[in-house]
Amino acid sequence: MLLCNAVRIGIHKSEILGKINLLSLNLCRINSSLKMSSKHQSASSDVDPKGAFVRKESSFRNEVKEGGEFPPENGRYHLYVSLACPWAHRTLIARKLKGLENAISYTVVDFLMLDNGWRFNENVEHCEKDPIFDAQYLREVYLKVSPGYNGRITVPVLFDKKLKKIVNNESSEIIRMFNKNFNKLCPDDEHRMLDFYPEHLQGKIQEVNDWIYPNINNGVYRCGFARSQEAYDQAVQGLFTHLDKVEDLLSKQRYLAGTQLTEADIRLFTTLVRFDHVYHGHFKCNKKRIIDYPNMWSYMKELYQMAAFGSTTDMNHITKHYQMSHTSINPFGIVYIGPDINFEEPHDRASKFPL
Ligand SMILES: N[C@@H](CCC(=O)N[C@@H](CS)C(=O)NCC(=O)O)C(=O)O
Repeated sequence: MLLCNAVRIGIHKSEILGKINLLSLNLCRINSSLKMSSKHQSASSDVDPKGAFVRKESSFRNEVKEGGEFPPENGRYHLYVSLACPWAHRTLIARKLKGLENAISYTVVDFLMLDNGWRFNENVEHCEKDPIFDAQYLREVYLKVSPGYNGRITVPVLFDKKLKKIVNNESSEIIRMFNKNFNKLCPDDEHRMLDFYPEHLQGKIQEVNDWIYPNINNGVYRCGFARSQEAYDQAVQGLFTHLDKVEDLLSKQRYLAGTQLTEADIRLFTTLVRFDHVYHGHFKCNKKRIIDYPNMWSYMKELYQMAAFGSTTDMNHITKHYQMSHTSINPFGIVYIGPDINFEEPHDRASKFPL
């Protein structure tokens, strides 16, 4: 009937059939991407009734400390990380800043994270087989040490090779442990003395962490994973209000807590360095880029140019992970070209705020 009418009004039959085919192909794609997205969403997060992304709490919260179940020992602990993940990135920065490269080993998982979660894949640059269980997926490591575990399978993981247990999978706690609890394993006094959570700045650090985490670190995810306009609007407004606040702070002082580099800077850096390449487009955080904020941009370059920050940043893993793994956001997995941004350009922080 439809075809007859179309022929009567002069549309060719093959043209109609072509359009029907295209329509059904697109319906298939939408359907499969919805299926994938619901799987992905259930693995990584929760969405509240208003469509807002809610990050679940990390499950393993033990501490490496003298006299405890997990005492600091050379070569005993291992990190499972993704170079793409901003939370895992924090731990690699802290490990390097404290000179713990020989004391704590690590394995990088594949940047591509699909239905079965993080995967070991020695064919991807910087990635290796799982050295402990020869597992195929990180999920197997979690289940080996905690049979029946049904929480999130996330990186970073701090693993005890001696007891074959997961010590901790919360980055904010792992970096605090690396800061102080491994001091006896630091290569020299210079590294031992470095303190990124010094007592006299703890109040200040906590104060900035308390608004940077929900609005910026997790804020970009709240924008990208929002399932309603209202949830997105709320997240994106909070994000840019607080980026403005960081810009203002950094126009008056060199680092977030004042004149000294602290864990607050490590925590913010891993979000900032991903922003213009990924969050700006992929997570719809596109009101401004970091390079549009003169102080934040210069601050980011200063940090990037420190070996612990720059050498642990892998833009290839970062861009490919987000754009190829989040099938709900980017169903065809096309990795976009990205901006031409040079983190190695000179910065003005030392001349503006001499120490
Ligand atoms: N609060 C945790 C968050 C860790 C986290 O969410 N990691 C992400 C990667 S960026 C992950 O592994 N997601 C996998 C999933 O949820 O399935 C931390 O700071 O360590």
